[in-house]
Amino acid sequence: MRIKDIENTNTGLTVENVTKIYKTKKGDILALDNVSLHVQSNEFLALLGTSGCGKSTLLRIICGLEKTTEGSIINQRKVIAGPGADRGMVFQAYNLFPWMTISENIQFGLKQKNASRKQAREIAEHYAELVGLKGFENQYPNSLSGGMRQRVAIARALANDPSVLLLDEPFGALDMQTRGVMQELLLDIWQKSPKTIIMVTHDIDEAIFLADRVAIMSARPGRIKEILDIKEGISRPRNYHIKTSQEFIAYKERATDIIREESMKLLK
Ligand SMILES: Nc1ncnc2c1ncn2[C@@H]1O[C@H](COP(=O)(O)OP(=O)(O)OP(=O)(O)O)[C@@H](O)[C@H]1O
Repeated sequence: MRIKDIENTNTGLTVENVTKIYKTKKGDILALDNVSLHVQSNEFLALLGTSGCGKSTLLRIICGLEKTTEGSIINQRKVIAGPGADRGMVFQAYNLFPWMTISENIQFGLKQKNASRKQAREIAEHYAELVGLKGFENQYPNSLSGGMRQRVAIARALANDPSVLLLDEPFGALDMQTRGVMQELLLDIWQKSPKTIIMVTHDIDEAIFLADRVAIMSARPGRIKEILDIKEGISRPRNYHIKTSQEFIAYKERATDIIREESMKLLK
């Protein structure tokens, strides 16, 4: 499909023939090789792949933090040219401002959008409550646990009301139990406040548990190797019990096989 057709006919987000070459002193690195992908409005897509396959590069390109060498990103019928309020990103490192309170952190993007003080405070209160941090608004990040900090980062991204939420290993620094709780919280937030979500993770269980579809990338140079349609086999709402269901295990086997096959290529 041509970009013009996508702009005219599709909502959601389209990655159109994206290639990324990093120019380094040691030569060119082909990070992404002609990646195409369409994510529907309010769909939850997880990106899995071996280390270095280009997952973060793709996410950063979608966010507008990185330019494509070839190809385009189209969000809601507009070709993106750089970062924008239509896309919010959450990184593994919380990236909170330590000198600002939780409420001020959540309000950060809103002030840049010229929201009034009152509006910004009310929006921050709403999102603090949504992520379970009501009552913590006046505390500072260093008084919070890792899970709580990441909830602030999610609230800050959501407060701008982006159509697309980009999550780069958001729970990667958390312990297993906190991670499980955060996964359920994220599903709850997404159900209450639907958004297109694209989430990079190394965790196969996390990807299958959360996503409608899981896109698995090949070893570098990154291409889309296979897309697993999880919502076909696992209905919503989901709770952690599904992680031991036969359907879940079948998806996990398939994803593990593909990733193992790709990881073996790195050894050759
Ligand atoms: N700024 C950069 N300059 C040069 N090379 C880069 C740059 N960023 C990434 N790369 C290279 O591009 C390739 C893809 O990197 P990327 O971080 O996107 O992979 P990834 O799948 O997110 O990896 P991981 O799972 O380990 O985080 C890697 O070979 C990496 O070394």
